[in-house]
Amino acid sequence: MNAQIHTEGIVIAIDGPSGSGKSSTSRGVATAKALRYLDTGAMYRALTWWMLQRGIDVSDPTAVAGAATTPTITMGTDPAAPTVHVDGTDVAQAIRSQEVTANVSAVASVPAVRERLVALQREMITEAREHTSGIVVEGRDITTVVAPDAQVKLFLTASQEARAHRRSAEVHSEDVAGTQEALALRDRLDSSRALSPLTQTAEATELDSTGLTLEEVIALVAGLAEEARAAA
Ligand SMILES: Nc1ncnc2c1ncn2[C@@H]1O[C@H](COP(=O)(O)OP(=O)(O)O)[C@@H](O)[C@H]1O
Ligand SMILES: Nc1ccn([C@H]2C[C@H](O)[C@@H](COP(=O)(O)OP(=O)(O)O)O2)c(=O)n1
Repeated sequence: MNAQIHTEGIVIAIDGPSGSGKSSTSRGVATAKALRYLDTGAMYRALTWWMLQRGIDVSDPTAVAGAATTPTITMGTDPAAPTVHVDGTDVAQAIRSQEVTANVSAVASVPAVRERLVALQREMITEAREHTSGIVVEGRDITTVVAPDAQVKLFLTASQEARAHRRSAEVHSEDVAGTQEALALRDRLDSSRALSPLTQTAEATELDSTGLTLEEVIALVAGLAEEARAAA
């Protein structure tokens, strides 16, 4: 009888501020290395979208906590076509609205929300570890809280100017200064909340993408993934 050889999938954790390139880098690496892809920010956005739809006052932590576990959130982890559904509704477009973007940090600061979504994220990571070649997970607390045992841990950065230019180009806005201000505000909120704030630690490798193309960043991270796989 042949003994079954089981290789555990690798986990690549990427944190960083808004517009640093987490989503595009993660998708690119996952595609290049045949890994799954999880955008945890999309999960916080999905819950925020649902609360806004329901008329829940998202500035009231008690109201947010009371509704945190109600809707079903389902994430598709194919990097070629990631999906996000709330109670069966495809919200991929809706969660990118300005209204959701402006309110997501408040929702993400509520402990009951984080407790629920972190548990869901860990379940998905375990599933990918056990049944696939691995997963790239990106967000704000992945290297520190969600998957501190990941084989590759990165803190992706870029200058405020570069991030504002990238985001403005993405949404076809000419108001780069306004975009930069909005990014800075969200970064401040995400970095100063009490629970699991965006934090750069010594355990995560810093990768400054300011002067690099997306392709260069993807190649660097794919190289780290290759090394981690070889060492596994
Ligand atoms: N190294 C890079 N150079 C230039 N543009 C980039 C780079 N990385 C990402 N981008 C672009 O910047 C925008 C924001 O990137 P995104 O991956 O959404 O960042 P984040 O997930 O960190 O908010 C996207 O339009 C993306 O294509
Ligand atoms: N792991 C995570 C991921 C996102 N969040 C919160 C904080 C972020 O401002 C929002 C939205 O995240 P998202 O990654 O979509 O943000 P950007 O792509 O940078 O605009 O969610 C979080 O608190 N923890």
